[in-house]
Amino acid sequence: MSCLILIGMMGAGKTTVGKELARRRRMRFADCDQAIVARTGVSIPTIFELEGEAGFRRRETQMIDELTREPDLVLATGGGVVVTPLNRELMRERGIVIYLDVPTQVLFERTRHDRNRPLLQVENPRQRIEELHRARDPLYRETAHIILAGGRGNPCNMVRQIEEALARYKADTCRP
Ligand SMILES: Nc1ncnc2c1ncn2[C@@H]1O[C@H](COP(=O)(O)OP(=O)(O)OP(=O)(O)O)[C@@H](O)[C@H]1O
Ligand SMILES: O=C(O)C1=C[C@@H](O)[C@@H](O)[C@H](O)C1
Ligand SMILES: [Mg+2]
Repeated sequence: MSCLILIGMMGAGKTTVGKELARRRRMRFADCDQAIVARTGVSIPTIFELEGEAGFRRRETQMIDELTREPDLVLATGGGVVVTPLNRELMRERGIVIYLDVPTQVLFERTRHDRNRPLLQVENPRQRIEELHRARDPLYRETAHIILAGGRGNPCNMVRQIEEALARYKADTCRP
């Protein structure tokens, strides 16, 4: 089957839920952020320091392109994947794109103690999350085939909701 691609803000649960989804469906799993770290041998904050956000975005596009060439993959993307138009096009072409739409307050609670997200290392991370969420939400929506309210329920619960949504999506798209 084609790739299942999870998109959404930092802290939406793409990595956590994606791993469990892949395990349940016996598919391969990849995380774009982790693949970039593995390839470069340095952390994401270091890539931002050395190459700026633009450098990171170029690596992200290259990695999305490579990873989605093979089917049977659950792909957890980075939170900013949709800001690059080519990524949006590639993802829609090569997989079923699922947007985990999580309220800002929940995103803030989940990310507040994690230093690994350079865009949130600012004086007011809550406000930054709100700004990014507002700017990106329309892009997540235009890219996604499936949109799920992902704020409630533990990761296993989210996986169940994704599986139900996939079944509905497939039934709808197969109808003559
Ligand atoms: N459904 C959930 N319920 C409760 N906690 C969750 C849920 N999903 C994720 N978390 C927790 O929230 C934090 C962030 O999750 P995760 O790293 O999976 O987000 P992400 O969408 O991959 O973020 P990023 O875009 O920065 O990679 C983790 O500590 C994870 O354990
Ligand atoms: O929201 C973003 O722009 C980012 C999210 C993370 O997953 C990483 O891809 C990186 O920190 C940038
Ligand atoms: Mg992640």
